Amino acid sequence: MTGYLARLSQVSAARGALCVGVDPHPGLLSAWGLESTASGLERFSRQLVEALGEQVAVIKPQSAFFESFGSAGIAVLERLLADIRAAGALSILDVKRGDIGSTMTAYAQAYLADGAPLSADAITVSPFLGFGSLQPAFDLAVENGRGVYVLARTSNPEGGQVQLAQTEGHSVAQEIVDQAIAANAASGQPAIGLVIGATHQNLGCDLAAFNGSILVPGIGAQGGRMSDLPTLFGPAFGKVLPMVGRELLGSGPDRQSLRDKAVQLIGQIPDAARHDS
Ligand SMILES: O=C(O)c1cc(=O)[nH]c(=O)n1[C@@H]1O[C@H](COP(=O)(O)O)[C@@H](O)[C@H]1O
Repeated sequence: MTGYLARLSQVSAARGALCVGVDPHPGLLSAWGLESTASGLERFSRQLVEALGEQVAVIKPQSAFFESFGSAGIAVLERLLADIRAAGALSILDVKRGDIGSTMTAYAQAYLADGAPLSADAITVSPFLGFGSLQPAFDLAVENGRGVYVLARTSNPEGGQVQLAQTEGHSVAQEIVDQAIAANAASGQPAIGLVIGATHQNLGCDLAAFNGSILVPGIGAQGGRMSDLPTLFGPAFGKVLPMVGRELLGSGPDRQSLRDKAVQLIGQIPDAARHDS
């Protein structure tokens, strides 16, 4: 079984380490000339994969924008995840789940089990019910060669209220980083990644010893810049997977414009060819 980080490194080496964030809100659908309906969402998803599925390494659909259309929207999301896989890209399903016990196990089964309708290569999870409560997702991810990205230092300004709070002499964000390091060491497979925003002057946590993937939102529309990533992440820069949503999808729906923008963004990643594993 090839682990998530190895799969990510392989596709990133071939295509560039860029994750495309897919948040099809009504304004974006309208800008693409589509109705804010499940069939508009379906056409959007198809056009997106046709334009970028074989070009970029990772695509991250945000579940809420599909859930808003109920079962019809979930069906579109299922097809989108399958289409991303067929195009050779990896999917990160952005669900930011976090629960306890058998409920967390059920979430893990829903998104990380082989053959589940909504299974993705990786998901986002929230550790604020306690890092250990996420263990069922970590276990299933390791078992199935998938990944789990834990929110640690998010890009939004409100995040610091919790994530920079001090506990036993260090930040909550640092506590999450340290627990992720320990959990990856315990499983022997770096299936656990972290979400760390690019919008900060300094991160408030030390990532030097972290060996998983670091998903980095906040670039473009939220003010973060590709050129700042090496300084911001220091020795952990090689683990960074930059994520761009609005800044890229705003170039649609024209297929060539989307592809050109993706090439431009990949070119902006400092030393774009690299991606450690
Ligand atoms: O988990 C995420 O993807 C995420 C974490 C975070 O700290 N900040 C953040 O903006 N995101 C997501 O990134 C997407 C927005 O990306 P942009 O359109 O590039 O700003 C949304 O789906 C957010 O939920």
